[in-house]
Amino acid sequence: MTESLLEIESLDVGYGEGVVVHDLSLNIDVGGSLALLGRNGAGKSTLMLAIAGHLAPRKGRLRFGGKEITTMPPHLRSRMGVGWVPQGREVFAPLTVQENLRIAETPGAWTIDRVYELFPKLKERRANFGNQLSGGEQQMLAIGRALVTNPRLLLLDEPLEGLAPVVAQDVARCITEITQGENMAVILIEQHAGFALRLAQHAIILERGVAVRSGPSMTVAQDRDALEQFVGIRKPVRAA
Ligand SMILES: Nc1ncnc2c1ncn2[C@@H]1O[C@H](COP(=O)(O)OP(=O)(O)OP(=O)(O)O)[C@@H](O)[C@H]1O
Repeated sequence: MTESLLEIESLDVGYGEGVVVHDLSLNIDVGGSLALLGRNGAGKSTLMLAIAGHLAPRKGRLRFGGKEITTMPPHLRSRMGVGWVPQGREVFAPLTVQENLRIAETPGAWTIDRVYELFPKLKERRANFGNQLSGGEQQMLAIGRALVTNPRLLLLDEPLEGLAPVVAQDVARCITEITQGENMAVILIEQHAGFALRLAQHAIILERGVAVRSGPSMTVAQDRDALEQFVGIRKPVRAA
């Protein structure tokens, strides 16, 4: 039997007086996965910020692990198991790789050593400071830092953005590895829609903050009209 992990009900969220995401509802099961697709400015990061607790909803409710978290601050959500890898990575520049990981570490299956096994480059760079890393290494560190909190839900905001193709492939392979066989749910925002749809079981397409399509990734991947109209993809997309 599946068990709900995150339930979002009729969420409105935005900045100041402006509402960006409108009346959005979604459900993710324990260990489930969801791709958030849509053009630039569609509201994907805004939705993720609301899930992580950095934006307060104007309307609607969020529940996590059966508990109401609608007004819960980010650090408490993190403690409950919401791990967030923000767009732009935000690694701590004055700290070394090892220190970045150590301050986030909480007991669980994901340890610093396990992160080093996943990303051997990070082990090589463990004494380097955050600002002495390449874009790919920063992304690995941002993912590793979220993993060592042992989240029940991992939020990934455009993890492949700005990476050279060969590095992006490497990070994509690691993300796939992380999500397989773990009891960790994932929400992925990604411009590489093919990768997102192959990785996630379900997908939502946002257009101006409204969910215009949602369903199993296979179904969304076959909806070529919607992908062209709302995501800007003309080529066929292969899912699963
Ligand atoms: N801090 C902010 N203050 C005011 N408006 C914002 C802020 N951040 C984003 N917005 C606006 O909210 C809308 C949605 O932005 P959001 O970043 O959620 O889109 P997105 O789908 O994640 O796109 P992208 O791929 O470009 O990040 C945009 O119109 C954007 O200009």
